[in-house]
Amino acid sequence: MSEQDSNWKYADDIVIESEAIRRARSQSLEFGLDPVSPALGAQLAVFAAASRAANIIEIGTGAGVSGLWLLQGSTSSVLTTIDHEPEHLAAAKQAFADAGIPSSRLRLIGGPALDVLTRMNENSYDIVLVDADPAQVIETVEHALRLVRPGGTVLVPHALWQGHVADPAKRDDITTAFRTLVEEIAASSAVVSALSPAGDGLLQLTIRA
Ligand SMILES: C[S@@+](CC[C@H](N)C(=O)[O-])C[C@H]1O[C@@H](n2cnc3c(N)ncnc32)[C@H](O)[C@@H]1O
Repeated sequence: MSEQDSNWKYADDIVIESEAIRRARSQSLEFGLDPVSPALGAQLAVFAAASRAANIIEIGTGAGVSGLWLLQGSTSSVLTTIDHEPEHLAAAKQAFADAGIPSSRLRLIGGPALDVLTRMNENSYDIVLVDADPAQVIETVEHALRLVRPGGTVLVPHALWQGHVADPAKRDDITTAFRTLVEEIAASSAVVSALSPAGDGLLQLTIRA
């Protein structure tokens, strides 16, 4: 194992996930989803805690792993979460109930992200997590930039897309979309941004207030 791989394994291994998150993670894997890694989940919780996030929107609920980490980070936050698969939303709903999250802290919305997002209020969210259809990542981040408040943060897991983004020989549509996004954000003066190699990559951008 390379030094980098052993660092990432260690960073994942030291995270202690709650029983509810562990159950949601195994349900995600049964669905064939790719939930945020433990280290990346812990990082989401830090973002939520550090910003004292009150309103969070998550695009791509899955079985609830990332949502649980965000809710754990900021215990006064309300999570709006969107997914087009009723089975995933039902599993996440169960995971939130298992974790004892009151329904007043949750808004679960079913439907295609790009349709649902057009109905959401702009400048309203402290954190927007983009983790739905990778083929639509650019359009989804455009919506996220509209929804997040000045000073708020947009987070994009899987931004290195299985290591393909860093490999110039990989030019498939999804890799190209992530690469374009990462490079445009790095060059933008409207945001403060960073690309962390945590998990499968976490693109972080805060809108200048
Ligand atoms: C990678 S999984 C999300 C994992 C989750 N964020 C976590 O870490 O636990 C992606 C999710 O996005 C949903 N999804 C994919 N395309 C979508 C779309 N166009 N609209 C809404 N949801 C979508 C899938 O059903 C799936 O549950």
